[in-house]
Amino acid sequence: MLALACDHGGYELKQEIINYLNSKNIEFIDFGCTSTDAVDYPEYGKKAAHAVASGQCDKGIIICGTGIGISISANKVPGIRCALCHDCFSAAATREHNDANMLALGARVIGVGHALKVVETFLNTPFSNDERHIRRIEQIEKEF
Ligand SMILES: O=C(CO)[C@H](O)[C@H](O)[C@H](O)COP(=O)(O)O
Repeated sequence: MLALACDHGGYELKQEIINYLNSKNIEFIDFGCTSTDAVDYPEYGKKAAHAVASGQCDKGIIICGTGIGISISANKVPGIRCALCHDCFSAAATREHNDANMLALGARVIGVGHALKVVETFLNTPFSNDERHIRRIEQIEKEF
């Protein structure tokens, strides 16, 4: 189960992602927002992040204008590793190396066709399970 969320800047791209997910029979929960009316991205990013952190959803995709504000918000939730990616190389690397559990996109930065390729790459790339990556992910959660 996938968690989706956006602010007003990401609403239209989220609808395109919903069409893509439906075409692939991928289940999702949409945590809003529900229109292009202005809202505040932290509420929506954190709602999706809590759904992932609690185990209600396996992964999340969140969208704002740049992807920056909503990813910063999601990464405040313990257990979340949200990666802002606007290319397929980064989307694959963050799954393989960081086991990222959320993807952030900036709808004002990237076109729809490219964004859907990034989504596809993120969803279809497994974590490497490599020892060095596991060690580093454990260090992300630790206080130094
Ligand atoms: O958080 C952001 C900037 O990093 C997002 O792009 C927001 O969508 C943006 O700030 C919203 O801006 P607006 O002027 O209120 O539409």
